[in-house]
Amino acid sequence: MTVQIGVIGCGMMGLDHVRTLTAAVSGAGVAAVFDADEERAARAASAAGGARVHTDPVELVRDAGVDAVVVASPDQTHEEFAMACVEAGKPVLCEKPLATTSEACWRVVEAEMCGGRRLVQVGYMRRFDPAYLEMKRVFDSGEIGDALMLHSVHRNVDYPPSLPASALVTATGVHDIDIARWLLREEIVSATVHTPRPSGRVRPDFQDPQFLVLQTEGGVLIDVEIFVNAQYGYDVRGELVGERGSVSLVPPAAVSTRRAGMEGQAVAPDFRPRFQDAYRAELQAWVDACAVGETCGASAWDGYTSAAVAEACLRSLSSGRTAPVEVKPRPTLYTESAT
Ligand SMILES: NC(=O)C1=CN([C@@H]2O[C@H](COP(=O)(O)OP(=O)(O)OC[C@H]3O[C@@H](n4cnc5c(N)ncnc54)[C@H](O)[C@@H]3O)[C@@H](O)[C@H]2O)C=CC1
Ligand SMILES: O=C1[C@@H](O)[C@H](O)[C@@H](O)[C@H](O)[C@H]1O
Repeated sequence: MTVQIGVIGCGMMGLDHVRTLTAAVSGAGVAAVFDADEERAARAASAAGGARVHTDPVELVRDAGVDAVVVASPDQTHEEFAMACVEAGKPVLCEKPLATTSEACWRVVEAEMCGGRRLVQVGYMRRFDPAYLEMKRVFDSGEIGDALMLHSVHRNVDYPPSLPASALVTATGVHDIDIARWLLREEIVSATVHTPRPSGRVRPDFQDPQFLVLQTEGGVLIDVEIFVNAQYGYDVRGELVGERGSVSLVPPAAVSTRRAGMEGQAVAPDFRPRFQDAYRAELQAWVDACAVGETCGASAWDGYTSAAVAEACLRSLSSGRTAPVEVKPRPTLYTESAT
């Protein structure tokens, strides 16, 4: 069976997903696209080898020839499109974050509960990254003992000026929050945000870098450096420290070059090359799950919980104090979190 996919939002990520689905994912076809910008929609339709171009996103969701939907439009549109998919009973791979507030994420959770089945996967692709999967395998094997600390570094070259200051946490740090919950299988209960002197490149209301200190229910401490104007490259690092050892991500470059008295490895310019294997694996796993009526990856509950942790970070940033994470009890629909 070929899963026929509709893609809403055909900018950088949407087009990347269309290309990956078309060229590198088996059992999938991109049947329809929509973008608020007609030229982008047309470019994506052509990259898919001739997909239908819709002029209304809800029409795309209801298209009888669309089995499942990828949402890669701006963050503030995710709730509306994810809800439309749930209401239509169609699986949706919604780019992170699930919505811009935990309240909005909860509405998606409620809609799924109302329908009695999980249809939403959130695009937390690190869960499919070979390096993070290996880190999890080592930790789960017990080799390094119980977790004590998790160090995370998340640096971007620069940041779209259109994004609000809160996006450092809600759009960037959420990846580190999600991967910490997934690796440790523990919930985060409090957040404290520290801020060094801001980078000279940022506007006055924009605190960059930020340093998050998160504590889990079991007492593990997680530190996350978010620095989105690091200029030199896209750099994601991680080290999980256990009682008997530690496991770290290593730079993913295939080669090291020696030249002019120096030795070094290239640093990716952005997330697409760094996580290309993860995006492909995420899309393949989602298509395979759609084909058999299942879900995988980060659920709507995971989307809600990571948004709640991000909000605790924002409260700490404005109060200067530790903020508790406020979450509702986990509904039974989500007692078994997938992959
Ligand atoms: N998982 C990951 O690593 C990444 C995820 N993202 C997420 O993917 C989403 C898209 O980000 P980018 O591709 O970087 O942004 P982008 O700005 O390049 O693309 C967004 C596209 O959505 C279109 N659009 C705007 N309003 C729309 C609407 N109401 N309905 C349909 N289309 C609309 C725009 O015309 C544009 O083509 C965001 O939610 C972002 O947080 C982005 C980068 C990496
Ligand atoms: O999701 C992503 C972007 O939206 C975000 O802006 C980047 O900071 C992340 O590294 C990337 O994975």
